[in-house]
Amino acid sequence: MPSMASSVILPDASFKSQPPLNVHKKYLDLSSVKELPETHAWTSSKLDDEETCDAENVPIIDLNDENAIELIGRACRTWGVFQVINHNIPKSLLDEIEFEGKKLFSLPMQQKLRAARSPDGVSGYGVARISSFFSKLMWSEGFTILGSVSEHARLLWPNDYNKFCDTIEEYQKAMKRLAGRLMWLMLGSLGITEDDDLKWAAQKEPDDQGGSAALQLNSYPSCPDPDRAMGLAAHTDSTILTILHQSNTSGLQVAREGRAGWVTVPPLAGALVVHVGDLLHILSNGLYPSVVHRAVVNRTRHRLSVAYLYGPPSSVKISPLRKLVDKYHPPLYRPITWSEYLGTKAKHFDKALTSVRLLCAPRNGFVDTSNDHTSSTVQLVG
Ligand SMILES: C=C1C[C@]23C[C@@]1(O)CC[C@H]2[C@@]12CCC[C@@](C)(C(=O)O1)[C@H]2[C@@H]3C(=O)O
Ligand SMILES: O=C(O)CCC(=O)C(=O)O
Ligand SMILES: [Fe+2]
Repeated sequence: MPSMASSVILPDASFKSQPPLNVHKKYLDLSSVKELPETHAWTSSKLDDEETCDAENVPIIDLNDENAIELIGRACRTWGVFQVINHNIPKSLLDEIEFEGKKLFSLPMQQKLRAARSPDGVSGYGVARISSFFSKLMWSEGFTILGSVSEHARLLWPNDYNKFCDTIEEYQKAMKRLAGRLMWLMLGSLGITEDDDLKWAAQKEPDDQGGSAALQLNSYPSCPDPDRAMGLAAHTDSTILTILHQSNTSGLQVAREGRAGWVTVPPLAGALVVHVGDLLHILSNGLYPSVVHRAVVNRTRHRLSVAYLYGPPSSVKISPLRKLVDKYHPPLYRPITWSEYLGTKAKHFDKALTSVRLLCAPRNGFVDTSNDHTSSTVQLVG
């Protein structure tokens, strides 16, 4: 039987300002479990619904390549994800954040729970927020940082939190710069320039980028039965873009737009993974799919990932960019702020994009929804 000695019952934390969907969740010390508990055993249909297929690789793009914009455009249209190299984030900073992440997750459970996410909060330690949509628990733990990190770090290490905070802050600053740069490359590949309708994003100074962001540290302990466990269930990110650093153990898998199967994104030393998020899908009027992805786990190796979830200032309305809309390409989504969208995601999860979708009616009464990852059908408009 699995050891349940260190499990603790705590209220679930959902997305901010949403009522908690599951009131109680088990916080199990996964690293001490010798056999997969039923609470974490996913049915095989959930895991193997499609065979994994690694025949094609997620594009790797050198940011110093003179064709970077075109390559990024192609990757965004066909995959919604790519890896970047020569991004100027020092390897030492990636190593440091990994070291600090491992230090955090290796703390005793009781200590981590001091910094548990509050029921209506975003920041802090906890199970995957999307857990409430699934009947089984995921084989992972997370730590979310929104804004200042010291409040929660102080709870973890009352006398010694400076090094952790300094590393997080340096990482946030470097990621903010890179996210702004990547966003403009991705928009540039759609023909959008700083003169177009994105005032909040106009890059005054590289360090003075208008967006906001959350940092998510994910830990996936080694698992006694990885084929029946799920690290992080399939989802899209509710962002403009996400920059993901994964440790040297594979686990990230992506679904390629319009194809069956999961493709593993191999960890490549020093490379960072970039996801198109739901808000970029909306801005691009459906041209760029937000990538559906998940994390699987490993029998012998612990895995860590660090996601920088980048979006607009929370109150800015996001809608399809004017330049991409005309009488043949009506806007597919209604305007929505990031905070409204997070609320929608918390309620509708994988149907969130569809729930924001406008059913514009061209003359024949049909709307092609094939760009929407949540639907591959043609809807008849009333
Ligand atoms: C800004 C955010 C995006 C996120 C929810 C959050 O408020 C903070 C954590 C983010 C994260 C990270 C893991 C996967 C995800 C789906 C989740 O449950 O929490 C994302 C959320 C998201 O992108 O919707
Ligand atoms: O761990 C991973 O590779 C995926 C993490 C992720 O999808 C997320 O934090 O949003
Ligand atoms: Fe994600």
